[in-house]
Amino acid sequence: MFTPTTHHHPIESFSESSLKHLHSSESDHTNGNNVSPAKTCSNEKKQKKHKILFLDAYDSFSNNITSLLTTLLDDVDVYVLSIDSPLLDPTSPDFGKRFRRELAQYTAVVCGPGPGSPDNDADVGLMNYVWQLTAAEEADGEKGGEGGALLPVLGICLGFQSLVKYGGGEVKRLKRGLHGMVREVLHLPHGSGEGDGEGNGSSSIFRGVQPFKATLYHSLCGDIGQHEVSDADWEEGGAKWKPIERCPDLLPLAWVEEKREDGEVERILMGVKHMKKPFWGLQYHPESVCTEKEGNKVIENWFKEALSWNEKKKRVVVEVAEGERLAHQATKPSLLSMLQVPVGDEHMSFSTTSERNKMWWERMGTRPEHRSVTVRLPYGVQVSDVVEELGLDGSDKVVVLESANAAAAASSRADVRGRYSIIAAGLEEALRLEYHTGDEYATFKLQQINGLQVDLSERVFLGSYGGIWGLMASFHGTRSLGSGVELPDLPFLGGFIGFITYEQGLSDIDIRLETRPHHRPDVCLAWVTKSVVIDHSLGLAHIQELYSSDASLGDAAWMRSTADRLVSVSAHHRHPFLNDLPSPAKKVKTRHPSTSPSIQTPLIPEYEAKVKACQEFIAAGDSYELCLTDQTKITRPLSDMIPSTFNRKQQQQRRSSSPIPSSWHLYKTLRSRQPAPFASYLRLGGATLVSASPERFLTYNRHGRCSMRPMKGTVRKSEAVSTLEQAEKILHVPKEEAENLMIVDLVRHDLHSICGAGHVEVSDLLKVEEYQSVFQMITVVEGQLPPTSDEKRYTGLDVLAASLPPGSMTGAPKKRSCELLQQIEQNSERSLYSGVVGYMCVSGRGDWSVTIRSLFRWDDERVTVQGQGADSQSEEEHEVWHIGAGGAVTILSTPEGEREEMFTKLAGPLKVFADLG
Ligand SMILES: C=C(O[C@@H]1C=C(C(=O)O)C=C[C@H]1O)C(=O)O
Ligand SMILES: NC(=O)CC[C@H](N)C(=O)O
Repeated sequence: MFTPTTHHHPIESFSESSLKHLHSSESDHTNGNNVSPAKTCSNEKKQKKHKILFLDAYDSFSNNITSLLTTLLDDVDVYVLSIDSPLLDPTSPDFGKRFRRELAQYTAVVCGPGPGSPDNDADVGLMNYVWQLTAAEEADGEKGGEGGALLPVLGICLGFQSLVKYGGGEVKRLKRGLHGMVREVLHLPHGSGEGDGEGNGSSSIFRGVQPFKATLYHSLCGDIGQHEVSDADWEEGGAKWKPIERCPDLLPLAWVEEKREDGEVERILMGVKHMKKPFWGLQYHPESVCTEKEGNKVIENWFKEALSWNEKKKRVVVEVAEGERLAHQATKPSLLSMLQVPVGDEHMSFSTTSERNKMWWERMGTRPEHRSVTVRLPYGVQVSDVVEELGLDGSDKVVVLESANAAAAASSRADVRGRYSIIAAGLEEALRLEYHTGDEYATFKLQQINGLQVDLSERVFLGSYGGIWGLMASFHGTRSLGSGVELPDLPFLGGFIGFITYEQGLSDIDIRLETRPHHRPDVCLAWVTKSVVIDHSLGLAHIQELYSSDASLGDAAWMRSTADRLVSVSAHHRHPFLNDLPSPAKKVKTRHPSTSPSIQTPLIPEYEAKVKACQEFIAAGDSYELCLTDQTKITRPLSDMIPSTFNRKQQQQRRSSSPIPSSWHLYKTLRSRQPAPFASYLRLGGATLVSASPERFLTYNRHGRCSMRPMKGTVRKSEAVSTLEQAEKILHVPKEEAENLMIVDLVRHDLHSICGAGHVEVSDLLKVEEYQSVFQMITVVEGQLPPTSDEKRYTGLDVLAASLPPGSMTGAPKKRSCELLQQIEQNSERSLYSGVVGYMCVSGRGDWSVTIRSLFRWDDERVTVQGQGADSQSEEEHEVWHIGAGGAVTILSTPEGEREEMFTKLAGPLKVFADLG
């Protein structure tokens, strides 16, 4: 039936050789983006730049500060050293000397924000040694000038509190934390009375600055006796300030007046200056997206003060070769630049390289070519119809990434209204990359070749790749379609599709995992060479294939036969909204009680106690926001276990005779109940995922433009809240906006770590969107990958590797929050939930969603259930489904509110079992 020349046949196009090499890659690095180009600097110029050392206390906003310093100040490079850098061990005998030698290389130091308290030495690490520097010590040789080892320092938030403590002040808890709150910072514009420690009055770093609004992220605050001053004296600020005995050297510069519920005003210190040393501190976050630009003047003034202090003290900053510096650049090197093997030589690292394995390796074709057939789908045909027509609904290897809200666009005001859906086909013959977090090797697997069962598997040791991400980058690198190639404008042409678990994300941020009782993959990606991309707006299906021209692989027979099937596929359900509701036949089937699912939801008192535990950590300064989650377990008789050797007819018979709805049925029900832009159905690597995710994690295009879309702030639809306007009223309140803002600043930090200073911007802040059962607040953060040489280039994988686990599922600061959540959630694995699902196309594009509003199970997780009644002697194996749900806990949360939010999110996926029995 495949006759491209007949006019009646609805084939739109057939393209086999549309990939022209353009011999120009220049245009690829710019995409009309309006971010400033990377600062380029020759080595010679680099020598002359000022260098600032940033001491990183594991905050999730650090890179935003380094970006601000780099872009705001003239000719500045920022280097980063963590507060507990193993390169500078305070217990080693030559620590003091080594530390001073390192510091001598910088114009100034910034001590950053972070979790914890200055009362805990481990939380501030090296900061303590910075404050203790003296003019009596030598810096490095004689270079320190009159200032000895001293150098200008700015403390921010935790760094500020650490300075207050050093100066004799106390660090206390605020009446209530102010995370993500935006407040007006008050100060004396002319800053009289501020000295440089030797009576030479220098002007305040707040000089010439109008009062401005700034974001706060703290639970703790500095007390230098400011509450002991009368209001009248305080209003006159520094002029009337008389230091209290225990902190004689600290001068207040700025403050926030916080009116509390008890009517009292808390005078919260926002800026201090040390009178004897060139040290300043700011409690607010100058780098937050919501801190007003006026606040930048404070940073500029600080740097001017720093330079003039150095000049006055004749301090000479020591120049060293790059390799001698202990601190590193703020931007991470690209995954490809870290490889110790040539890109694409993975088979060299196979644990056993037999000729046979070499052959299948080569068969996986580097330098693929792309061809496609486009057909018009008959009216009303849905993604599910296509999946079923292709017989994928019963397969144990299938991936469907569906824009399930495309059809429901009319009823939804969600702005991500997916246009495309992607169906991966032929996964039995696709190479699969699997990695269990913590292993030293990854495994490539191949089940079939030309329909023959081969079950090949080959381990690749990761040492020379710098880890799993390096291997992925290398593999992808040789299989990508070069940047100078003209490609069809589709989201996916072929490439990696799969999932990454939350636990892999934890290990990416150096969190150790408890020993786990299984060996399931945490990274599971299929190399998809056959796929169908459905364009919902045009009603087209693009049937496409990646092939190796040199491997003489087939003759496009699969594309042709698939095209034939799709042009005649019939829609099972004409009306998009009624589509895929469970068929009545399924519903009326009577079932033995033991076949009903058994459901175990989180216990209310326990969940509420966990919310309180989160809030206690937040009040102590250990976290600003914690995304608490819990899991519901559903056990039911085995559903999907249909032998893959069955033909399509046998499979269908088996399925229709089984009283247990298959996972595909669960998916169809969920996607019709909750049409979501990032719905997905996956069976891969022993996992089955049924997802109705509304949240995009990360997408990137061929030109390195990246976009993340954190979602925070949820309100359930009800009679009282049914319109967008009503939802906006509820969500545009400080609590919800703060929740979102914290994750926005965190996501900016993650993006900055790859895109670099000045290449990240927020394009849509705090926007409310409508979904089927909830309203959600989202923000769009965008970044541009740096241009580099081809073999060291950055790709979307760099951003993905640097940003997991998704910040919206962790809270901030990410690392400490995840550690606390491990404790609070009692080390229970989140697994697929809180991870990501998506693809990395050979074109360089990618799109990943956060795995939420979903259910998943593992093939190897079974429980034995005792039969009931007459069957009580019998034992039956049941499968176990998991549904994760939760929400962000802040200091303003209530245990009841959080519990309700968790149950609201759980309700949709859970009701699928109730609907289907
Ligand atoms: C934790 C979940 O959702 C996350 C938490 C949200 C919130 O706190 O408002 C919103 C979207 C997700 O990032 C979940 O769906 O289980
Ligand atoms: N952002 C920060 O540095 C916070 C500092 C400290 N952990 C607090 O909560 O007060």
